[in-house]
Amino acid sequence: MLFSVKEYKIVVVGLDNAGKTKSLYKLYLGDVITTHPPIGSNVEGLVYKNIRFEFIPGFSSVETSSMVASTRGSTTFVILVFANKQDIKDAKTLAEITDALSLRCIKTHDWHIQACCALTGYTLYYGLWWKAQHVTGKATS
Ligand SMILES: Nc1nc2c(ncn2[C@@H]2O[C@H](COP(=O)(O)OP(=O)(O)OP(=O)(O)O)[C@@H](O)[C@H]2O)c(=O)[nH]1
Ligand SMILES: [Mg+2]
Repeated sequence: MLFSVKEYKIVVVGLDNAGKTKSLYKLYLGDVITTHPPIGSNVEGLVYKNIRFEFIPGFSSVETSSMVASTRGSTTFVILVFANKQDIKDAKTLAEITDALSLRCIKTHDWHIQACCALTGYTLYYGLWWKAQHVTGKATS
């Protein structure tokens, strides 16, 4: 039986050393691998809950700006914040990061903040689950 697969782009932005590459490889390959040098266009995407996510790493402000610009024609745009490295003592809490990014001020787009640890990985999928629900606008179970 064939299922139609919807496609969405994800622009990945984050501070240096935040764990962007580790997270993407973990999601893409399902396992932790060495992360240097940074990944590029070789990561094509993954299918999760019948939705294909195409990852667009945004490793510099210039690249990120152009990539964000390329998503502006999209009909759906949601914001998912991964609060990574929660395994580390003294990592900023969800509340602290929510405040620091002024997430509660975002009224125009759905947003979600997900605590995660890219080394173990499974919490990354909670974030994707949220994204899958919100880009399709309905529960995907
Ligand atoms: N303890 C811990 N370490 C992590 C976690 N995620 C990533 N790291 C480590 O943090 C370091 C940076 O991870 P990267 O994935 O390379 O970070 P990045 O955001 O891609 O970094 P740049 O590409 O240099 O901006 C690596 O040594 C990872 O192993 C995490 O959840 N917990
Ligand atoms: Mg990287």
